[in-house]
Amino acid sequence: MKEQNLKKLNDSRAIRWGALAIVAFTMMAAYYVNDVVAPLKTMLETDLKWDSSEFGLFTGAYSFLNVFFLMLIWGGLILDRFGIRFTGKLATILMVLGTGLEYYAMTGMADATGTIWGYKVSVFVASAGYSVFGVGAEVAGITVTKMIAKWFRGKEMATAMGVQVALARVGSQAAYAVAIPMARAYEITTPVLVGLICLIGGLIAFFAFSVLDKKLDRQIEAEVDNSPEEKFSFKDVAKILSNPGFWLIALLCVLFYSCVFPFQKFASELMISKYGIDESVAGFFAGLPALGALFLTPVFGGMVDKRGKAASIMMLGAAMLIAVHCIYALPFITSSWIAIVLMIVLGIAFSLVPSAMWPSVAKIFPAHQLGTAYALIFFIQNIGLWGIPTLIGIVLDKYCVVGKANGANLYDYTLPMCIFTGIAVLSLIIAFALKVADKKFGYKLEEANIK
Ligand SMILES: C[C@H](NC(=O)[C@@H](N)CCCCN)C(=O)O
Repeated sequence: MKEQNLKKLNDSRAIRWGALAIVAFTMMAAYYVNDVVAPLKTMLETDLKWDSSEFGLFTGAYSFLNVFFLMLIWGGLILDRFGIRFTGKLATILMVLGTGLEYYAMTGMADATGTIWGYKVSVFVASAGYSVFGVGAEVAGITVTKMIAKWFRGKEMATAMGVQVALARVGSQAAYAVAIPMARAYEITTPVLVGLICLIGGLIAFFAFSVLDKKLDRQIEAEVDNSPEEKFSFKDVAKILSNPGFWLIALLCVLFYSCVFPFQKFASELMISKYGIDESVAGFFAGLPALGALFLTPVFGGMVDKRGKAASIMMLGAAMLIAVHCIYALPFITSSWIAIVLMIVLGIAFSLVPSAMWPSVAKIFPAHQLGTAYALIFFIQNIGLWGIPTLIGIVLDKYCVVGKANGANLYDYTLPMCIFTGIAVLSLIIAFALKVADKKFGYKLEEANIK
């Protein structure tokens, strides 16, 4: 009784938002490292002799361990068993080690001649490092969601989640904007080294947050992580998997994000080769969706809160995605202005769908199944984040080489863009099915959150 009357750390607005700022910095560094190699695709081909299939292998490696070794599922279990502080530190250490290995492979092994399972040593080891980083980044993502639930419960929880994702997008946009100019000015691997330094800063930040979190735990005495509400349990897994809403959201998530994140990884090269955009700003334009999402996700989130229509908004976002990828696929449209406008439209779609999708998960599942549901959805999403870049890399090498310039292949992106268009069409069909299911099963996705 007396404990509940005491003011806790998270009762102070400044302290809880300060705690969020600390972990948001770690996630910003994670999103930077996640995206920073992508704009360097053409330079990797000329300087390190990585072909498109190897670039696809590296890009997909982010999700390899998460998908084939079920790392997100184990991460969810560790999070529930050992709590936010342990899991967050472990995840951040994995990110640092993985990025360190990636950096070492791209610098120290760049000239190695051998192969491992048919891949250049440098590609294989860099991919292994990126895969370890991917485990850390995804587990850190679910850990931070749980951190927000703990620190902001009964307070500005949805806003805090939106702000954290928005700040993470700053990391992505920075990566796309600085990678090529920095690599040109220094070394091709300098942008990765900067990411490694930021991640070490993120690790220190997470240790600092842990001090606050421990203090909060002492104040609330009962360890929040032990509350049944947030537990990852196999019984819940069965219940979640038997809910049609889960499959529709998970499918929409994997299809939609497969058309955005993997597309962005190849977008810098598309901007340069098809639309003649200058190399120094191509990355900036490829990162525009992240920049747009930074501002628009909280705006659309507010709209969904006040007016509802989440299922319709997801359909709209998927339809916009079809238009964008379809126009990118048209070989006769080569205007740089159209390419940039399409990136802006993609940014709007990239803000619409997540701001409607993630709160919808909270409507479909009761609070005690939410952590499990998010981990499972991230797991299924990672299948796309692994498979699509791998596929696009192989397709580029096999079917799309149209010439050579300055030691790098020139690619015709028509076929890859048709593949992205096809996936976007599937995402619209699933979004429509979700709207039908919403009516049938009464998920209330079209209703406002704030009445
Ligand atoms: C919140 C959501 N995060 C994810 O979907 C992560 N599983 C993957 C992040 C990959 C970042 N390039 C998001 O960022 O919208």
